[in-house]
Amino acid sequence: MEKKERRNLGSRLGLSVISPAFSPEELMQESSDVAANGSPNGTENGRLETFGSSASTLSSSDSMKAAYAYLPQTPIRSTDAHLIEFSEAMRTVAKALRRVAEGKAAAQAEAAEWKRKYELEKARNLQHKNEELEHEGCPCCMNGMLEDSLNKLTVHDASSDQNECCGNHGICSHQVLGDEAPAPIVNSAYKMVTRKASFRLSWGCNGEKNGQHKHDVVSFEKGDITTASRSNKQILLKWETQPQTVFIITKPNSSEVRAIMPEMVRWLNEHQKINVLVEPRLREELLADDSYFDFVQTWEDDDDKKLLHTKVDLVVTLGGDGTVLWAASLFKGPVPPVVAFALGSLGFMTPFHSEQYRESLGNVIKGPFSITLRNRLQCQVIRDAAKDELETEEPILVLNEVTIDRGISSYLTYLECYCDSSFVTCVQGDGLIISTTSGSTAYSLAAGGSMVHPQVPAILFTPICPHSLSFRPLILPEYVTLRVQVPYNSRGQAWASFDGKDRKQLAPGDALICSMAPWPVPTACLVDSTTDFLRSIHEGLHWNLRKSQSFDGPPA
Ligand SMILES: NC(=O)c1ccc[n+]([C@@H]2O[C@H](COP(=O)([O-])OP(=O)(O)OC[C@H]3O[C@@H](n4cnc5c(N)ncnc54)[C@H](O)[C@@H]3O)[C@@H](O)[C@H]2O)c1
Ligand SMILES: Nc1ncnc2c1ncn2[C@@H]1O[C@H](COP(=O)(O)OP(=O)(O)OP(=O)(O)O)[C@@H](O)[C@H]1O
Repeated sequence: MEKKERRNLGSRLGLSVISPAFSPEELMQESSDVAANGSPNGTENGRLETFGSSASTLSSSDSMKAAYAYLPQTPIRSTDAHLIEFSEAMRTVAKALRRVAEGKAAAQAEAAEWKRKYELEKARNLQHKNEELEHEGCPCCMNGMLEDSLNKLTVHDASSDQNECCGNHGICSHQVLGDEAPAPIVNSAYKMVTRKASFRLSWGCNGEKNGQHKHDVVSFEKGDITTASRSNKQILLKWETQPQTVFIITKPNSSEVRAIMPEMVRWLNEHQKINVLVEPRLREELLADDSYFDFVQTWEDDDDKKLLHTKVDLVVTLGGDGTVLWAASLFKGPVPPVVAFALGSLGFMTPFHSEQYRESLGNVIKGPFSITLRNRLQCQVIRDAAKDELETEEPILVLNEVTIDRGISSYLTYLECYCDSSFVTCVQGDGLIISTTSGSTAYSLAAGGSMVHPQVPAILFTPICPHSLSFRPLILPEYVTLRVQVPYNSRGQAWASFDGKDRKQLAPGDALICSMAPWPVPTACLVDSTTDFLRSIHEGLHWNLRKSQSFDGPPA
C-alpha cells in the first residue's frame, strides 16, 4: 500500500497515522522531509503535522527512534483507546435503550390489539342485543319454522319484508349497524332531529341476491373439516327503515362538480324528501348562489363533526378517488355507506356515473344494493421521546395505505419491521408501503405490489425501491399487527404519510404500529364487488391490454 493511501486509511478509521501503518524507516524519511521543508511531505493530516512540528526539533535518527519508541504512550493513542471504550459503552447503552423501546412498542401493539378486540366484542354484543330485541317479534321464530324461513329469505324485494326471516339463527344476518338517537342539536345550521336509518347486511352466495345463505365458514361434521362457500359472497345492504339524511362531499374547485351539486341537492330534497348535509365550505358556496339552499345542514364544531356517523345514513361523493379518501377520513369510527360518483380521471373507487345520479341514488335509497366492505388500517405513531408519557398520539385511519419513506432525506431509509412478535425484515431503500387491499391499486401497485380484490382479508407489505435484489412484496393476513421502527442507528429520519396526506416525521427510536381497524368503509357497488373491481383495472389501468394475434394459423 502507498504511504499516502495508508495514511488516509488510518485517518478514515479514526486512528493516529503514526501507527503500525508506518515503519520506523518511513518515519525517519518523513522526519527528514519535515526537517528539509518545514512541514510533512504532501500530507493533509493534522496529527501528522503536529508530530512533524515536534519531530522537526530533533535532527538525528536517534531522536527519531526515541520518538518512535515514545509512540505507544502518546496522549493521542491513549485518547483513541478511551474513545473506543467510550463508543463501546455508548453502543451498549443504545442497545439497552432499543430493547426498552422495542418492549414498549410491543406492549403498545398488544394494547392496541386488545383495544381492537374489545371494540369488536362490544360491537358483537350490541349486535346480539339488537338481534334479541328483533327476535321477540319475529313470527317465523315463534313458529319454530327455521327451514321455512330460510327458504323465504330474500333480499331482492323490499316489499317482501313482512314474510322474511329475522335472520337471528346466524344464517344471514351479518350486522345491524347502530340505530342511535342523535343528541338534539338546536342551531340552525345543524338541526337534525331524525333517527338514523337502520339496515341489515347479508351475504348472498355466488353473487346471487336471493341465493341460499350460509353462516359457517368452517364446519366440523363427523370430525371432518370442510369449508363452506365463502369466497364468492357478495354483501348486500338492505334498509330496514327509510334513509333520511345524505351527506354530500365534493372535490373542491371543480366546475363540473359545481354544476351538478345544486341540482342533486334540489332533487334529493324535493323528490326524495331527504335531508342534505354538506361540509361548511360547501354550504357557504350553495348559499352564495341561492338562498333556496338554506335547508342544507352542516356542522358547527369538531364535537358535532365527531357525531356525523350517528346522523348520516348515506354519504355521496362527487370527485375522484381522493374525494373518497377524504370522505373516509372524516369518519374516525363507523362509516355510513358511500355512493361514489366519478368526477375525476381514474376513479377506482368511484363506480357511479354522475349523469345518471337520479337513477343510481334512487336505487340505493330504495335498496337493497351490493356493497364492498373496504377495510381500513389503524395507524399509531409511538414516539421514543414520549415513552414516559401515558398519552399517545391519536390513531389515524387509512383507506389506502400508510407510507414510511425517506422524505427529503437523501439517505436510504432504514426500517426494522415486525409482524406481531416476529421480526420480518429491515427495509433499506426509499421506504415501505403498508396497504389495504383497496390501496393495492394505488401507490403499492406503482411500487410493484400485487393488485388484490378489495374483499380479500389482507394487508400488503410493499417496499419502495429496496436496495436489494430479492425484496419481493408480501401479502399478510388481516389480523396481524405490524410495527415499523426507525432504529437508533438509522442515518436519517423517516416520514410517515397517511393516504398521501398528514406527513409525520419519525425520529430514530420512533415506531409506527398498524392493525386492521374495526370500521371499514362500505362503498356501494354499481354491479357487485368483483365486476366493479375488474372494470376498474380494465378501464382505469388498461390492465393486460395487448393487440390480439392475427388468425393466420401456425406455420405449416
Ligand atoms: N407513485 C404513485 O403511484 C403514488 C405516489 C403518491 C401517492 N399515490 C397515491 O395517491 C393516493 C392519494 O390520492 P389523492 O387522489 O388524494 O392524490 P392525487 O391527487 O395525487 O392522486 C393520486 C392518484 O392515485 C389514484 N388513486 C387513489 N386511490 C386509489 C386506489 N385505491 N386505487 C387506484 N388508484 C387510486 C387517484 O385516482 C389519482 O389518480 C395515496 O393514497 C397513494 O396511494 C400514488
Ligand atoms: N371535500 C374535500 N375537501 C378538501 N379536499 C378534498 C375534498 N375532496 C377531495 N379533496 C382533495 O382534492 C384532491 C383531488 O381530489 P380527487 O382525487 O377526488 O380529484 P381528481 O384528482 O380530479 O381525481 P383523480 O385523482 O381521479 O384524477 C385530493 O387531494 C383530495 O384529497
